[in-house]
Amino acid sequence: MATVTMTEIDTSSKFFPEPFPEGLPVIDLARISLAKLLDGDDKESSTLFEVCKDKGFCYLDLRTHEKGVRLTKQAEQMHQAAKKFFGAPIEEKRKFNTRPPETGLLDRGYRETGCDAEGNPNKMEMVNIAQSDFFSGEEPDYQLPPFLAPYEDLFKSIMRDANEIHNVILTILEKQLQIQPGTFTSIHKLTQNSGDFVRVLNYPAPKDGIPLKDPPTPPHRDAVSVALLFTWQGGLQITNAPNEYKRLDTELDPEESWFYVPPIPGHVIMNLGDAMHIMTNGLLNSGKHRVVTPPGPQGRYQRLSVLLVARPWADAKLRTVDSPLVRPGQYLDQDLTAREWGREKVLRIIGLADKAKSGKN
Ligand SMILES: O=C(O)CCC(=O)C(=O)O
Ligand SMILES: [Fe+2]
Repeated sequence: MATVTMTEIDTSSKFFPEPFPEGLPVIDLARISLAKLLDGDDKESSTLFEVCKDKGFCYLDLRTHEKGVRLTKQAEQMHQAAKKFFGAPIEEKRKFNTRPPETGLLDRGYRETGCDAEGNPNKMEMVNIAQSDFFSGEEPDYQLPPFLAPYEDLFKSIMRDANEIHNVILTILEKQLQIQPGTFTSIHKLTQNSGDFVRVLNYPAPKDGIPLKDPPTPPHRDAVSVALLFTWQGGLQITNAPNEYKRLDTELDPEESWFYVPPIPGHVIMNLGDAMHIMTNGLLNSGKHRVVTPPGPQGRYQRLSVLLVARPWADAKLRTVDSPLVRPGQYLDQDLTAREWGREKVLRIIGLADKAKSGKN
């Protein structure tokens, strides 16, 4: 295995404009080595399992394996690309439509969550590139809109490489849970229609320099199996408030229960999502998180992040796995496929559920 040095990871101000300020509440998350996981290191694998049962969040150290460094370099390229493509005129960005939640689960299209008086996004905007547009064979003629088309090869290669790492994690979770090999990996293939995506998020720096009162990404849990998050600015927070999944995601946790997860160069932030929580009947944790304006001087700069997620194949039933460590019983009241469950969750998140019920959708 080639030894990789830190010099290959760009720690310059191009990516990290200001250091993370001292003295803020920071969570001490485990740092797990991708190289060791790929080497089959038992201790590292069981630490990963512990983390997944506890906070559902950790750092994955990508520096010492070529697959990790390659993913980091691609994330850096995405960051640079994002600086350009978010600069496209708002009308052009808005033409990149999201899919109806029945099919898309926020895996494709542009969304913004707030604009200033001139109509420019001032809270958060995101671009979602759907994996199924390129790998599932379902939409062979699909074309990205002009402001994104130049980056198609990058989108495809980062999704391909991320899927490999998602499956490294899923394979370890299968072993740790003592379940049939393939239980998870057979429903997380690159070529399956699953709603996987790469999401690029842009949080413009507040013009008046004052941090936003409401978190630009409100508290939520991800409707995914595994998420990998690259970010170069602080702002992501997780809560240590009781993390009982069946409470509404949006239920308010006290301010003092939120802790920053600062970016660490050469590391990606890994978290599990709801699908893993459901399939293990609550054993694995889907960590609740939110994003606030980057703290201190970091808040003067636009914050970008690159999120790479794996979701179960849309037709897979979200049933409890047959593990000696998992209590029997079904988590969901109904026997839902990943598509049906995801649709319900997305409708709830974007607040359309009531409108849909009254026929106004
Ligand atoms: O922007 C970030 O750092 C996190 C975004 C996030 O949590 C999400 O899109 O689910
Ligand atoms: Fe999230």
